Parts: sequence; structure tokens; C-alpha cells
Amino acid sequence: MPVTQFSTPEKYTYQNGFGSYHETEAVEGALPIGHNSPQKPPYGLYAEKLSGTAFTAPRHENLQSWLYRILPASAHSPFAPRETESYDTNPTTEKLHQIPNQLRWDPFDLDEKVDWIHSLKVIAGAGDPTMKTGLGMYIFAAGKDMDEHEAFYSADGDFLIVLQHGVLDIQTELGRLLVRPMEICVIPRGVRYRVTLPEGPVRGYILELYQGHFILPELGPIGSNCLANARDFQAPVASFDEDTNTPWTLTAKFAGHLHSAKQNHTPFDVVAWHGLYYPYKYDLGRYNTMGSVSFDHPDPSIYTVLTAQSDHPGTAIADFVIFPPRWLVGEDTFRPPWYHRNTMSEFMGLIQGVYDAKTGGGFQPAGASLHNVMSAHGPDATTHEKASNAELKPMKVAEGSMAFMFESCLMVGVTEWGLKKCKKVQEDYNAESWEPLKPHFKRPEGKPIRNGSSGAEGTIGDKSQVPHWTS
Ligand SMILES: O=C(O)Cc1cc(O)ccc1O
Ligand SMILES: [Fe+2]
Repeated sequence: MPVTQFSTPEKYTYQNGFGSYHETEAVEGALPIGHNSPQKPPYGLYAEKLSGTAFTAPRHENLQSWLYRILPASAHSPFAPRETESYDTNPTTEKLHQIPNQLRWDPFDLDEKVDWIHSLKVIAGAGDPTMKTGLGMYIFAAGKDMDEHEAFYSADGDFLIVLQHGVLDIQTELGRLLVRPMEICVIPRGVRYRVTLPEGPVRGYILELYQGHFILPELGPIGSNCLANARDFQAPVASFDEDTNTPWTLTAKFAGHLHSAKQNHTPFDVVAWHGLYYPYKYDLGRYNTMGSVSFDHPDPSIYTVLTAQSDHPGTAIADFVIFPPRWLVGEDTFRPPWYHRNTMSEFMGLIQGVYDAKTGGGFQPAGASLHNVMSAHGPDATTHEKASNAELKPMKVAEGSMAFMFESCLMVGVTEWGLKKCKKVQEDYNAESWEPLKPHFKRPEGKPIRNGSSGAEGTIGDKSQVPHWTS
């Protein structure tokens, strides 16, 4: 797939690299040299540290940045609870429905009436932000800019934002990010930002990671490149406003609830910063997709963009996986995903196009599905019929399409909103997808039926079973 080439408006300048130590100054000389916290930082700025990991986290995990700003982040009034009755994104305080059903949702509606903060609806989750465990999955749909003088942060986790519709202009303390169709971004815990909508309503999905941070997946035998390449991740450069005489509201999401404080200066006053803890974005069109060039359908882990590992290596609290346009060439292969049950839970969404495992029409852009721990799933009957009879020439699939998956080792509960209030759950998901599957088994004539007997016959060494391309 050709790499997307967006031209970037001047206001948005980026520095490239995932996990890179970045430094940036909007005014030359604003970054102290050699020091982090001189007695008097340059130009009368305050030095402030923003820690995304414990001070003592091992070096390879340690994430922090030094900010040089006009006033420190602490210069605000005490927080007061806000909309406490109506606003709750904490999966432990809302009743979660733990159900083994396969679930699928119709496309979520755009909502012109709400701003970014009030657009966040938890659909499913596991764990607890107060214990820094687990994750929350959100649908967002907003149609209004945040108030001109309001900034937001989540103390609960890192936001991985998967945009499905529209454009997000995100002014963060560390600089500006313009997130466009087919781009994703990550806003780390605590980073303050304001979202405006230059092209009208927006919609998408969010994974909030209550524990740890995203990293790039290991490449193993693939080698040192491919999948999402580090150089394609873009962090903002420092950009600041000078405003110490305007009332601002600072709104925090803390344990799933909103709290607001007042301050008389802009939070976007960081003149320079350096470090490893910053927001970033990534264009999914740059993903270098790998696949089988011989036979069989590989595990979808080969499509991982970002992963957040549990304490057990290889087992993710959250994998962000995409299904980009790609060539399928497998010989004698059922090419769509196999039927399966997974110890991991799989939440899927569709940014655009048609997902190649669900060609029956029920999985639509802006919709979603959840196949929880051990909930059986796989191609719908329409897809099975097509794929098991298709001529196996090289074929480009998912052209113009982008499905994705949030995969987690945790069993995820579905919120009251997700199961009922949103009114998008498809009652006929199973009836449309798998119940129409027909048995094709034909008992071979003249062959003995073993049924547990200790017959010695087998296929090992039977030349007629060897695939034609190896014989
Ligand atoms: O269930 C799904 O559609 C996601 C998925 C895709 C794939 O190619 C292999 C396994 C898998 O869970
Ligand atoms: Fe699956």
C-alpha cells in the first residue's frame, strides 16, 4: 500500500521517532544546557518535571520529561467535583456485565452537542484506574470544540485514540498535534490538552491504559525493520501561548470522575521541554504489513502496531492490532481468519471499508465487536462460503479498508451504556454470522471408523498427503 503523504500545515511541526529522547525549544536558549533545574532557568521560566513512571523505574522503562514554562502546573485553585452524578468512566463503580456472548454493535452515532470531555463513553473495560490495573475501551463522538479556555487531562491512564471520522486538533502542553483520518495518537496520563474540531464532528475509539505504557512489539525473526517503524511516530515541538490574565478551567478525569479547578493563566505555556514522556501520533498508512508467502493464515500478532505488556512477557494488557490492505497469496489455504477461541479478549472496530473476516455486512465502519475470553468466533457464513471456494490467485484484500483490534489478556466487562443505553447491540449477530453455517462433513466410504480405538493407520508418511508444492 502506498505510504500516505500528508503535507503538514506550518503550525504543526513534529520530531520523529518512537521512544526517542526529544528536546525542543520554541525560543532559542530556553532549554538549560547541562542542567535540568538551574537556580534561575533561562528567561525567567519555571522548571517542572513530568513523570510517567516511578522515579526508580529501570532505565529501559523510565519515562519522564522536563518542562520549562511560564507558570508551574500547580498554580491553580483546588479542584471541585463536577458532573459527579452523570459522568463516570470508572469501570469499577459502574456495574459491568460479564457475559460470554459474542457482541456486535451497529455504528455509533455522531453527536453534535458535546465537546471532547463529554463525548467519552466507556463501552467495556477491566481492572481499576485507582489500582493502576487494566484498561478501559471508549467510544467518542463529539461535535463541539472544548471551551476556549478549558484544558483536560486524565490521571487514570494513557489514551490511545483511534480516529474514525473527522480531524482532531489537539493543543497539548508539549505542543500541537493534528490528527487526521487514518492517524492515531497517544496522549500520556497527566498531559494537559484541549481538543478542537477544525472539520466538524469527530468519532472514534479510545483505549485507556490504566497500567504501563505502549511500546513497539518485538520483531523477533522479522529482524530490525517492518511493522510500525520507529521513525514514523511523530511528537510535537514546543509551542506556547503567553497569557497570564485570563480565567481558565482545568478539568481532570480522576478515578473516572470529573473535577475542575480555576487558574488565571494558560496551561499551554511550555516554552521548551526535553525527555521521553510526550504525546505522539502515527499514520496507519505507514504500517509495513507482513504476511505469509507460502501457506496458512498467521496469528494476527504480525499486525501489532503497539503493545502494552503485562508482567508476563508476550502477554499483553493491550495490543493495538490493525488489518491494513495487503496481498494474500497462500496456496491451498483458507485465507480469512480461522475459527477460534482465544484466552485473550478481542475488541474490534472498523475505521473504513470492509473487514475481510466479516463480509456479510453486519460489521460496519464506526461499529464494533467484542469476542471475550473463549467466546468462539471466526468468519461469518458468507465469508466462509466465498473463501472456501475462491480461486487462490494472489489477491489484494481490505483495499480502502482499516479494521483494528484491542486485544487484552483480561476478561472485559461491558458497561450498562455498552449493553443497553447505547441501543446499538445487534440481537441477530450469531443468527447472521455462524448459525447459518452448514455441515459439509462426508463420511468417507470404505474407511474404518476408529472412534478412540488404537488403529495404527495414520497420515504420517502417506505421500498422498504431502502438499503439491513440496512433492
Ligand atoms: O477474530 C478476528 O477477526 C481477529 C483475528 C484476525 C486474524 O487474522 C486471526 C485471528 C483473529 O482473532
Ligand atoms: Fe479473533
